[in-house]
Amino acid sequence: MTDTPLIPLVVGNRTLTEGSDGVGRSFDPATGALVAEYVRAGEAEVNMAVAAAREAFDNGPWRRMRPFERGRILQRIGELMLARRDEIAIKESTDSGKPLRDSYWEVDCSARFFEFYGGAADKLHGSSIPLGPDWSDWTVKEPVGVSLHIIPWNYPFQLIARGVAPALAAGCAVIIKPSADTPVTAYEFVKICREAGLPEGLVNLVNGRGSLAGDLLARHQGVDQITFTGSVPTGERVLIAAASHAVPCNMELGGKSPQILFADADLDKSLPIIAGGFLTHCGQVCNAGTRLFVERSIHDTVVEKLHARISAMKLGAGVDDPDMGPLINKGHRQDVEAYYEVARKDGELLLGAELPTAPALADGAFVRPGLVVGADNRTRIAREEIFGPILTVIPFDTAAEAVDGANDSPFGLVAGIHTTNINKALGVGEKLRVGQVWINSFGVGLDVEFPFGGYKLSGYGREKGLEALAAYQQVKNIAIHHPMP
Ligand SMILES: NC(=O)c1ccc[n+]([C@@H]2O[C@H](COP(=O)([O-])OP(=O)(O)OC[C@H]3O[C@@H](n4cnc5c(N)ncnc54)[C@H](O)[C@@H]3O)[C@@H](O)[C@H]2O)c1
Repeated sequence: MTDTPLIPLVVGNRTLTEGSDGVGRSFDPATGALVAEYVRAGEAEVNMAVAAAREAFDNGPWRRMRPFERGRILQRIGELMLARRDEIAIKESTDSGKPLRDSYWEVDCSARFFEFYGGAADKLHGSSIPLGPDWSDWTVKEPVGVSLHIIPWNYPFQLIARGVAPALAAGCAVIIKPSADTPVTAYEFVKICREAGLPEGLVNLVNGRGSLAGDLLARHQGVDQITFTGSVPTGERVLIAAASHAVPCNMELGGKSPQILFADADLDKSLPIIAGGFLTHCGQVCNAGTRLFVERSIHDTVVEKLHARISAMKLGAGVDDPDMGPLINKGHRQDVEAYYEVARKDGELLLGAELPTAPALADGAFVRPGLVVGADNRTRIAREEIFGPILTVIPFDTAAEAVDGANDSPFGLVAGIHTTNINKALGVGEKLRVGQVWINSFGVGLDVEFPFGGYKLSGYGREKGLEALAAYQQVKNIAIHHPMP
């Protein structure tokens, strides 16, 4: 007998405790302790999940319900999330390693997605188009069909909600493929959907290996649309799979986001924002602000202040709500450690050289935050997505130089600008090739209303806000010729 929970697959109204690719294991990144086992889907279960989603979409009650009734069920999902926020947050911190306050944010933000898109479900209007005498013409927004959501490990609960809420609001059925590193809270998500009264088959859960279950799903002829959130190399594989049956994709990929700090900024306000921008969830955030462009006159002061702030940070297990938790696993820690070597070659590594030695941290995937100076924006440390807590500080003399440096990147997800001069802020913001510009701020609270997504290698399509609904809708035009008899 074991007390380790087993995360099943959920296909239609069935909960499968066995799959044709065996069982996977998920561990607490802070201690290495086993958190859960999960059933891994193979081809048979992938086919079952797609068939269940197809049946729910093609013949189920969801599309026949009035939109406001669908909206009420979605809002009920949000309410149930809030009612269970303690339980979900603790599970999320144990499975992903993130500090408890960030897991609470995940749950609260997920509930906001369901409130927001629940409210939008009955407002998905088409338009009427003037063709001239004897014609009537209008558009209707129809759901795209079966929508596949491939999820990374950094925000396992919130990133499901971010894509699934608008997909359901638009009338789609969904299949969720969580990361093999963080399968736990996806099951809580599906249980809440069932409890809220979502018709069976609309939300299906397929855990498994990316290279097997993920690939089979992305290639499946029964899938009509894919929302992928993850790394660029995997995203490229998913795009090739999607091309094999010509389905549209929303791609939310990586980043190397710039923060631009001018000498006139209020440092007491800006520096905590800048530090949080690259340290949140141990730097494992797609929009982490890992390149700091600093006006040269304040470079040394800023480095000194950041050094003091970062050195004082307390590391610990996610459930203890430390300043910073661990990386996702020791394999990823090796990758991040390799970047500390890269930092030494490309510039000067002021902080982060040694792994933490405290006995309480010995079994976890902990690293210290890294601070790099003297590296050019063209070096690897300033160019590659590390997905760890390393900040590269680069001085500039003019606003034009800061803009050029910020834009000189393969990525274009978000950017931060810190200044008390609004003309400078808006002028610089206009020139940045990114999907979102933060001025005297960086990152989100519970703001789900605005669009989010990347330029360049950071992807395409938009999540959040009303813009996200477009990915889950098709536009049908109806034209009637009605000449007077
Ligand atoms: N832009 C955003 O909104 C956003 C948000 C969070 C994370 N990210 C990015 O995610 C990355 C980190 O997450 P990760 O390491 O889990 O990413 P990853 O690319 O390794 O995996 C993402 C998902 O793809 C699946 N997968 C792997 N191979 C597959 C295949 N061949 N076919 C289909 N699916 C496959 C994985 O199992 C996982 O569920 C970073 O690059 C980060 O920037 C982006």
